[in-house]
Amino acid sequence: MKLLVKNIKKLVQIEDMPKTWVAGSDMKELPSIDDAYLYIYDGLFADFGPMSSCPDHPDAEVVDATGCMVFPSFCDSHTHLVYAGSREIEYVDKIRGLSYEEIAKRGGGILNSAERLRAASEDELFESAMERINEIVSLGTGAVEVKSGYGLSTESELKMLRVIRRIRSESPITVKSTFLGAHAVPMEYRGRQSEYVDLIVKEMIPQVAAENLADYIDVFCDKGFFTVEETERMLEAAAKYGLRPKIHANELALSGGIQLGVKHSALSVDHLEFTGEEEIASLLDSTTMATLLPGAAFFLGMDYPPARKMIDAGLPVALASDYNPGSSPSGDMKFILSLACVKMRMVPEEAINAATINSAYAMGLSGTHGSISRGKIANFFITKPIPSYEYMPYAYTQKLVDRVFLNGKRI
Ligand SMILES: N=CN[C@@H](CCC(=O)O)C(=O)O
Ligand SMILES: [Zn+2]
Repeated sequence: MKLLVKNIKKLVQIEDMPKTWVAGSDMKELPSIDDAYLYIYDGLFADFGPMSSCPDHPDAEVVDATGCMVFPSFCDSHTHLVYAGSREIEYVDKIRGLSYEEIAKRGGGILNSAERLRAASEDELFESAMERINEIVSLGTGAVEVKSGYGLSTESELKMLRVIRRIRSESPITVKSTFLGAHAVPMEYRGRQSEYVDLIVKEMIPQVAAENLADYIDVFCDKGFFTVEETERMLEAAAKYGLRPKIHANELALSGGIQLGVKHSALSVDHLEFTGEEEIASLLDSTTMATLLPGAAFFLGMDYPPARKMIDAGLPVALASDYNPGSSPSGDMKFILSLACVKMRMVPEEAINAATINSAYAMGLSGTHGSISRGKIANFFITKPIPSYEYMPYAYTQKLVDRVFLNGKRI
């Protein structure tokens, strides 16, 4: 299959030399070509350059992109998009003044979703998750990480992970799977948290690994959820099966989760609303990506992570949607760009780098996704006619992602 996209107003986020990520002041650079072509062969980016040197490809299907820009697909490295039901009543409780932790304490929050998920069949979960997958694909996402974490029993966690595996095999989007049995302590283990950690260590992790159901392990390491010591136990158990951590850290407090993630070479630490100098220092010189989820801070009405401080200190940061029913019921990465710019004072180039190349790293895909680079998977989108790439975060409710391609094929 050969495809030639011609007359591209701007080809955004090109990469000639492979990069692992973009950090610090380099995040302000967004390599692009004006008036460009892009050639795709066999589902991969094969070539690109200015229209003035566009080669003849007589047997290729030609797509005209006059007035439009081409972006690599967004990489959404943190979602919980397999779930049953919705939680709009808690949303109203929050508006009335209850905090996320108060709602969790009285059995709402994650436990509310766990109750509904346990009652849903694998097929029902698959159908509703596929609707969300199709929605995010239409919004420009070409790779997504999906977590378990609403099962909270061996049976239901495995059920979620099998749904994720089915999404991976039936959808053209690239999918990474993360085991998050330690998302909350289920009702039946209330007051017996260490026994629940035992269950994860002795039963869940070995079974997840035996069925090869996850790429990564996650733990909600934060005040009111799992302690640093408990998290460490689970990460050590998972390491024996080759499961690298990607953990929820420092959303609710300076919990020590960031330092623990770095200590265990986590691929990413995510949320980071509570990040101070010590946390930033521990991330510098690490291989752990700081992943920010401004959709959650927006929806919960909480403080945003200090993105400016992190980037100015020289860190790379990634952005993800955190798509879930409780703290971020949206997988719209373009809106995440807008939140990053308006609420965290990231400039558009930084936000686009964070949602493409850096988020590809945060899900172990920097060799294949996150930029327009020869040999990478041809996941990209063509925008509607727009004046500049800055217009993407600026026009924050306009649907600007127009034509979507995954593996070089129009969706
Ligand atoms: N903070 C922990 N987990 C999710 C929220 C899950 C939920 O509320 O259902 C998050 O990343 O925001
Ligand atoms: Zn999350």
